[in-house]
Amino acid sequence: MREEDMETAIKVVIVGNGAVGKSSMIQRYCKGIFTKEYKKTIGVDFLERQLEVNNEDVRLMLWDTAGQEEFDAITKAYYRGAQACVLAFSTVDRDSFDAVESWKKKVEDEVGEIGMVIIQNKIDLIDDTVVNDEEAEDLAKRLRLRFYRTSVKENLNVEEVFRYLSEKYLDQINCEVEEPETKIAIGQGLMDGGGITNNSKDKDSSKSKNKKIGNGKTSNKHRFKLRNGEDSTIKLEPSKRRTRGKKAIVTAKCVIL
Ligand SMILES: Nc1nc2c(ncn2[C@@H]2O[C@H](COP(=O)(O)OP(=O)(O)OP(=O)(O)O)[C@@H](O)[C@H]2O)c(=O)[nH]1
Repeated sequence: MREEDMETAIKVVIVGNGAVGKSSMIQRYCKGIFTKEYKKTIGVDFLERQLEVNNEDVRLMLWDTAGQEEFDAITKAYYRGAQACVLAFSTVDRDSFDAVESWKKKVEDEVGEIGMVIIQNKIDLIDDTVVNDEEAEDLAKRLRLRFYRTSVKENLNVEEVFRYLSEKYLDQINCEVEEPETKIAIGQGLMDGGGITNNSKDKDSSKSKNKKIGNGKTSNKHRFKLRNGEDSTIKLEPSKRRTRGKKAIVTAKCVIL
């Protein structure tokens, strides 16, 4: 396989209570749209988008899981194979904030430690907030996760969340390539919680394809290796990496333990 054909595929799951804006965030990021109506996610949905990070082509597969507890049994199966995760809560929903840690645990119970971020969505409704800045930042510090305030409605910080997760994942695998036998801790300890880091509007016109998933089957063709695992859930594997003719360069701050 030619090196320029290589590409990194990253499975990202978005979790959090119902109505915090998970589906909206994925729609915004992959299709550039926002809709006001609330349509509860039943089970799981997914969309994908390509982007370039540090000269590498990355394909993000964004899995939108239902926030309602009644779907827990279904959605948990789809966490498997995830390499990154967005933990979402809403500025105007206290329960969703209180549930962040339990969402983290649910994901980690299935996939172990992966790159994660906490997002406080609906920051456009800050005047009606039920979560004060300090407690949100404290949570992020305590969980040692980066924290973004987003507004899917206003298209604020959405791009940044997914770029960060992609960079973090690439750092991780590049470190692993360089030091296969060495235990490595990757920038997990970023405690830069809080603050709207910038308010750039998303403008990438990357390709996206809608994929509706139900009962463990995809309804659409796609280029990733999806195979039925022994436990009859879909397993998603990163397929290949594309580096635009460059060797993977280790730029990460790898800490050798
Ligand atoms: N004001 C405001 N409303 C938002 C924002 N993001 C999403 N919403 C609205 O919040 C509601 C719920 O959004 P969804 O994206 O469906 O929420 P969800 O987390 O996917 O919900 P489940 O599918 O039940 O898990 C919708 O009416 C959206 O239009 C935002 O940033 N600001």
